[in-house]
Amino acid sequence: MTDTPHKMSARGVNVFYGNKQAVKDVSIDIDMDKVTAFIGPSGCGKSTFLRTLNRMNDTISSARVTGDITLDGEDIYSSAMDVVQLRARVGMVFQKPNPFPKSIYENVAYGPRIHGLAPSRAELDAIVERSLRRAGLWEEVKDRLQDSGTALSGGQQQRLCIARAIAVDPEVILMDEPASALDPIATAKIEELIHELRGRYAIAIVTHNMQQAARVSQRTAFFHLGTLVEYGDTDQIFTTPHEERTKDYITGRYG
Ligand SMILES: Nc1ncnc2c1ncn2[C@@H]1O[C@H](COP(=O)(O)OP(=O)(O)OP(=O)(O)O)[C@@H](O)[C@H]1O
Repeated sequence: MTDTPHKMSARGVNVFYGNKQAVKDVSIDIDMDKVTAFIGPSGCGKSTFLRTLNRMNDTISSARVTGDITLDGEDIYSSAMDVVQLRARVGMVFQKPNPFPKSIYENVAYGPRIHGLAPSRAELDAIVERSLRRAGLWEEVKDRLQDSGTALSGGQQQRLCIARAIAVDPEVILMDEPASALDPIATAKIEELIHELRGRYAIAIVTHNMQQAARVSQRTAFFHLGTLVEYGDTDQIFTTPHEERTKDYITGRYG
């Protein structure tokens, strides 16, 4: 491990839905310039844990989070934390592409406008173009920015959602199975994009697909029954896992 401070750190995090505990005592660090993959069988708490990192669980009334999570050393659950700002700094892309029913341009421009990032129309145009370029979508949409975002293909919609997250200048991007609703070609594009985005952001991705975790991530966290069983360099997790349960999962013994 290096001395570089972690972008995000979770310590002893528990999540409950009512009386049921979905995440148990999870501690993990999320670093810049790295993709961290969360893998594990269905229902093991990957998505629930991912959502603690930008307080998305606040929107679920039965959900309760305990433990500590910091962003640049700052407690994200403190009452002083502005949740709207937090979700701009820690953006999120969901399994099902969910563009607003507005134009392609507006999908990307909305966030920078409400966060006051673009004082002039020219600056807003520049943010929209830059975000769409970074999301690998500009060439496909530059002549139809006023078309509806929902008229794009599924893969294009997902890249539009990534452009929307990028537009507000996040530091961390959370992705919850971002390619699982897409065909193999659209999936390959998203994986390439994750690879390109890695240099600018800390990225955490939930995936069901172990080959995808191996392809896109540098760190892998294996969850089972709400606990973090093992966390380490992706190569190590996939070649020489320390824990029997990790080995059983990656060799397909259960899942
Ligand atoms: N909104 C909710 N209310 C109540 N229980 C929930 C809610 N969301 C998830 N759970 C429960 O919490 C546990 C963990 O679910 P979670 O979706 O985090 O797992 P996961 O590993 O992401 O699963 P999958 O890979 O199937 O998406 C499961 O038992 C699930 O039923």
